[in-house]
Amino acid sequence: MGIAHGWRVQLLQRKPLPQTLAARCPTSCCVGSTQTVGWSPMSWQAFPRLLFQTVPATPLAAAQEKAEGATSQEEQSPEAPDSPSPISSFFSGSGSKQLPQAIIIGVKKGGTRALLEFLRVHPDVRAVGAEPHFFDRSYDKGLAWYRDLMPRTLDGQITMEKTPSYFVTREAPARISAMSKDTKLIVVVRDPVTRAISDYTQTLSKRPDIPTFESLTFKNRSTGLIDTSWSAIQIGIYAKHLEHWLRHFPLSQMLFVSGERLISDPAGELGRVQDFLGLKRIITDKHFYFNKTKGFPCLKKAEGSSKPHCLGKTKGRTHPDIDPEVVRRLREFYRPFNRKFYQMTGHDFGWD
Ligand SMILES: Nc1ncnc2c1ncn2[C@@H]1O[C@H](COP(=O)(O)OS(=O)(=O)O)[C@@H](OP(=O)(O)O)[C@H]1O
Repeated sequence: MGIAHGWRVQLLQRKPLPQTLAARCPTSCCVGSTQTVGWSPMSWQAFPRLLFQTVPATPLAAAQEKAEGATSQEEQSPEAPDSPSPISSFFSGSGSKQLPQAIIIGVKKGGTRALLEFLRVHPDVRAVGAEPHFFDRSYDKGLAWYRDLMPRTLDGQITMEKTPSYFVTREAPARISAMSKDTKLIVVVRDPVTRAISDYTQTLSKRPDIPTFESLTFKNRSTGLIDTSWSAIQIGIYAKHLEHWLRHFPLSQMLFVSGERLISDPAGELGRVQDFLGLKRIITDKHFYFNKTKGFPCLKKAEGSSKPHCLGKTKGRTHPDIDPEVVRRLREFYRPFNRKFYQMTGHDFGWD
């Protein structure tokens, strides 16, 4: 821990002065500038126990939730440090703690850690490392508690956090809007089928004895009925979750980042994110290299360091092979929801 503290002190002292924030980006920098046009392809009642339940709906779902520790929580890893220590806060001296002006609200396993770690390279971004889970689990602790988790910022710096479970938390949109209706929201989305397998892979790594992905996917395998109460499946119904956010925020205040492009073209996606946040485009392709061993883009220099940095071993896991017929059935299941999501956001993510 002593080393970590020393590192952070050095980091804070080396932080350059903030850049002047560019003017707020125009709507066109966000994916999809068109508002939702009336959509009612099916009643959501058609999906019993589909969303936002807090009680596991099936023994299998319960098994997974139990394995995940009630609700999923990102494993702590070197790239997810805790909020600044009292020592670093003492040395950081200047600046003050602000409520976040921008939040990465989802989606779980979408690539949220990669996005936050890449953004932290920007001198005008300060972010809390660990997931605060304020708007889903700790709301009763109050905004003063939440603000105290944040790092200190100087004028012109943006405070950020990421908690991917907010995207599927029914109360989160109203709560974030009550904090500030100007909050900018970033959602990293990924092919829902791959996302579900990634989610399952994480649970499997903690509980190797859980049932197979194939058996968890179906309520009844012979009829092919998908178990939409399984969180790994329901999180991927992005259109449904987005509906709730659009009741509280205009689409222009949301940015949808492609989890796939964050891997294939991290600088391109970071360009869009910097525009959206009104930041000067400082993070460019010069900041990244492709690490063949990791199989992912990594930072040439992490924040406050001169060394190359890849995300930890819990990011970029090898997924188990899934029965292609089950994958096909899942693709079929998600297709209408994906199409609706493309329509709502004005962007085709190319998952179908
Ligand atoms: N650069 C880089 N390095 C490593 N991993 C990367 C990167 N960019 C995106 N990803 C993908 O991020 C996936 C994990 O997503 P999250 O960070 O959102 O997961 S979590 O919800 O916070 O647990 C993770 O999912 P898995 O591959 O299933 O492990 C990765 O595919």
